[in-house]
Amino acid sequence: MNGVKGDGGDGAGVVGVRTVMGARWRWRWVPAVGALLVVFLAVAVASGRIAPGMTLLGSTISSCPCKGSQKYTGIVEDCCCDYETVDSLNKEVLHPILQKLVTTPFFRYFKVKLWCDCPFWPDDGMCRLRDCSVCECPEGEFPEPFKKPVSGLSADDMMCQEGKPQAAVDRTIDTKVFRGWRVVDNPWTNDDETDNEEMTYVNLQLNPERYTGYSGPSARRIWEAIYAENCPKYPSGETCPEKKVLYKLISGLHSSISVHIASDYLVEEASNLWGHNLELLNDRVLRHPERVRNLYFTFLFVLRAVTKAKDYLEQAEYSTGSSVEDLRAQSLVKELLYNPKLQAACPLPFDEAKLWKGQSGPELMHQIQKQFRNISAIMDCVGCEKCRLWGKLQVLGLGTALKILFSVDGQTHPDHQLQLQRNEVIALVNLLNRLSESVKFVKEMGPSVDRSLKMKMPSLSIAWVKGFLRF
Ligand SMILES: Cc1cc2nc3c(=O)[nH]c(=O)nc-3n(C[C@H](O)[C@H](O)[C@H](O)COP(=O)(O)OP(=O)(O)OC[C@H]3O[C@@H](n4cnc5c(N)ncnc54)[C@H](O)[C@@H]3O)c2cc1C
Repeated sequence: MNGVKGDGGDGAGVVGVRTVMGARWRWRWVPAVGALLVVFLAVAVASGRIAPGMTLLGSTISSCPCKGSQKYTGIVEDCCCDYETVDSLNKEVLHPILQKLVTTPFFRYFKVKLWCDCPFWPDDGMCRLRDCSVCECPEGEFPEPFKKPVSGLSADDMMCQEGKPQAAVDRTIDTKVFRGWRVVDNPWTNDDETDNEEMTYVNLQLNPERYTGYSGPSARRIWEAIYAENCPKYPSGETCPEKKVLYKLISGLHSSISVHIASDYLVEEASNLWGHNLELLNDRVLRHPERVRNLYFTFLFVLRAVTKAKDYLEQAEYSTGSSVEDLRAQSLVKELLYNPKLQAACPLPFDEAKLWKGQSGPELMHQIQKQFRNISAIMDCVGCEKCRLWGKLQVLGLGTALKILFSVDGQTHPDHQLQLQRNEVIALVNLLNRLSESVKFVKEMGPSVDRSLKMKMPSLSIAWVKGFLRF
């Protein structure tokens, strides 16, 4: 996730600043560039272009690790591993494996109904995809890749996206053969996964979760509906862990979405320059320690679900018609599930056996299941196609984790065999990868944001860095 990106939306043209500056050019001009940078900084500070305390900072310039700035220590609340262990396991084991796993054909194609079928407020102006009535984007607003003909998609379909081009889903897909997995009901989610003509396969690698420009009343309404009606924040002092779980999972997911917006942000629309927005990272996540804690909680919760479903995931068929790639997917899954470092350092990331013990357990489970199904249904109201794609995937991933941890229990229901759908497995692993990316980004960027705030030092925005490179 590091580096400044200047691509057209498909992630294929990632160009680091270092690549932009050719090696010979760089060495020959180093002294001159250094001197210019100093002058430029002085002028910019003096002219107020960089305000003291501004926290937006180019990642390529940022952060030496800052000793003593680790704010998060000790056991992650309600989990069984500490922050330091999570960070090091994530960096050394989980993140590298997951990054490879999600590029395999099995894990990169997600089946989804992208139509905006909002059951709650069908009058929402953002949500009129089905009849393609919102086709008002001016021609010039679309980047080149969206204008290219894409097989199986009419020009009308391509133009029929709400709002900004970066919010549109690229539907390009190679022809792949999928072996049918079972369609089984998930009591935690609302989606009907049965194949029909409304279902599309989306290549997730072509549609990274990133800034889309989706905001304002529509986005606010979704988050409000989720929090206010379906998982109200528990009062402080709440001791019932079950009541906390749902709120913390949603809040952790919300943090992760915000982290991805901040890490892959459209810094300059005119030139399609993408980079980090650390000011946004700080405002939405870092300066709310509870949101960071909830991110770690959600990560460990989902990790526990993946490791609990170990037998199932090991035996599953990762079949897409490409035997080499399918074997690679299977071996990466095993690498993840049986990693000795993970097993030694964090054998039980979250202990689900402690929950639902009281008399009201079954009733509470029923109530929370209903709330989560509602959240799953609300995803159909998200008024930006790409946000809806990732919202649906990640809520399905959370629903799958809940199903693994709470709906099937080898001890209390020995005859309940775990059954997962292919799409659930894809969602679960991609969610874990998203959370792993967020934890890594927060860990890596936190110290430099902290330092910049503490020292009230002027810092550089990526847009500013680009301006300098052009200078
Ligand atoms: C399902 C979904 C997916 C989205 N995906 C994308 C995307 O891929 N790209 C994109 O650019 N935009 C996406 N958005 C929009 C994005 O999440 C924000 O809503 C938008 O950027 C506006 O942000 P905001 O500053 O108004 O705060 P929001 O993030 O909208 O937050 C609204 C309120 O929720 C509370 N809140 C915020 N974070 C947390 C947290 N972690 N825990 C608890 N409470 C919190 C705060 O009170 C805040 O004011 C998505 C929205 C939804 C609903």
